[in-house]
Amino acid sequence: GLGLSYKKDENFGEWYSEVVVNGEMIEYYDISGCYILRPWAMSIWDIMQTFFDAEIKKMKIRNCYFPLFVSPGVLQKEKDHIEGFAPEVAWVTKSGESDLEVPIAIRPTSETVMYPYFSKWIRGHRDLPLRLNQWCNVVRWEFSNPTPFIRSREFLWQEGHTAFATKEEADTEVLDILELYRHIYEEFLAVPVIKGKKSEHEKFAGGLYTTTVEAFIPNTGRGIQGATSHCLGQNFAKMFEINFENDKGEKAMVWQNSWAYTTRTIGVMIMVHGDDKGLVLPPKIASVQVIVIPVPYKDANTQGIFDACAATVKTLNESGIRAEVDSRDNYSPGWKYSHWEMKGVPLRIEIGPKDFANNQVRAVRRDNSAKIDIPMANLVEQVNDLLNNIQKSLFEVAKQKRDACIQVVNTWEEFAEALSQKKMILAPWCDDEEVEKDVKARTKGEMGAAKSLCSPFDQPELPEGTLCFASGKPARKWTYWGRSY
Ligand SMILES: O=C1CCCN[C@@H]1CCCn1cnc2ccccc2c1=O
Repeated sequence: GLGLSYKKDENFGEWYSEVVVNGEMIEYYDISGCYILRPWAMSIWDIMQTFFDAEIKKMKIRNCYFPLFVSPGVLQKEKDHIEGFAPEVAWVTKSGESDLEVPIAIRPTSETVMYPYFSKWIRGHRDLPLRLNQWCNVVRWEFSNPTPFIRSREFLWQEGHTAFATKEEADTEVLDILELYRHIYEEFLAVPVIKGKKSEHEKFAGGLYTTTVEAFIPNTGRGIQGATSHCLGQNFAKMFEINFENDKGEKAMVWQNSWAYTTRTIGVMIMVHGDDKGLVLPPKIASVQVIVIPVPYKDANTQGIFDACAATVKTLNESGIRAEVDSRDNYSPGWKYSHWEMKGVPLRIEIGPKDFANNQVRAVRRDNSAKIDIPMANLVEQVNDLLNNIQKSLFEVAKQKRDACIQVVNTWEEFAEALSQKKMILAPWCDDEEVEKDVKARTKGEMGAAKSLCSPFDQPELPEGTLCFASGKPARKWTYWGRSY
């Protein structure tokens, strides 16, 4: 029957697997680590894409599309960045019955696909900045536990790849894009994130520095990288000879960035807001924001009720609210309530004989089950207010829950205790890579080791003489630590 078999706070992993299926977002596929994205999930991706695509177009970033396939030569070109990733690269070795002369890689990311052509296209400073983006899929044949949206062998993303004449321009764009990622998480998905910089150990090895928006899943006590915006420096320019003649006539290498967010965003939203009745969708990303359900009673004015539902949907749609009516006569109102709660529709409107007689509707919020009677005359205004309130409330509740999981520590003992309590830990750190590796080694266990998540741009006061929680050396920066996905 309807309803979930697992509770979020008791069996989080099973709850999540069930809620993505019962909410009709995901269908499991017969190849491990691959999932079918059903329309209920794809519509969320579309809404985010519409926002992000419009924003990067304002920045004069152009969409393009490069091939899925990578020739082995260029992939090996960047040894130190590829070395750690090589096991994840999927290869085409045959066509039909015959073996390919040379195996061809499937893109796990597109630096090595794009940059030989960046080298060809960029000659003089007038060819800069070159700013391209592509919406595509990538394949990474991961072996750690696959999780719908969070970790899959194929996922959708956008990847931006830009080249500038100066480092200053690159540095500026890195943060402009990171702000768009914060906007996606906090304003659309109602998920609080922390903007910061990855450590030398955790950054993209092929780049100069990595900035990130870090989310946190209270139920598992794990941090999760929400999206990344890297400054690549001139590393790839050196490797792929992406030079230009600058305005002084000298030969110079370009400064590059690359940045991405992925369908992982949807999984984070589900994990943060979902409950034991199913998905809870923030209105901004809900393809159906209001579901209208007729509640006929015997033959008391059934046609009138159905007409009122149709009129309600029409009025809401005309005001830009995404509303639908569920008028199927083969399901009861009660069944429909559970069904649309499972799918996380933010607001339900019921119209029964009494509502109809009083020329009002009964609205029910998905996030807190509050019931509000709305006169038909105030419909649009009050529904808009409710949707805005639901959006804001989902963020506030999630932020309060996330903040309750943050623990500031100064000593190793406090760190270990907070880790055992599934906290996200803010600690003063000496910023020494060896110390970070040591923290990983000292926290190894079946729950996974702790790692640095980011050093927040918003640094708290670091009093003179503060010592590193792990090494006792002089602390250089406050850093978030925790177990992570
Ligand atoms: O994050 C981004 C943003 C978008 C463009 N790419 C960068 C860096 C990707 C890092 N990465 C991640 N997994 C990989 C897996 C196999 C081969 C190479 C890689 C690899 O380079």
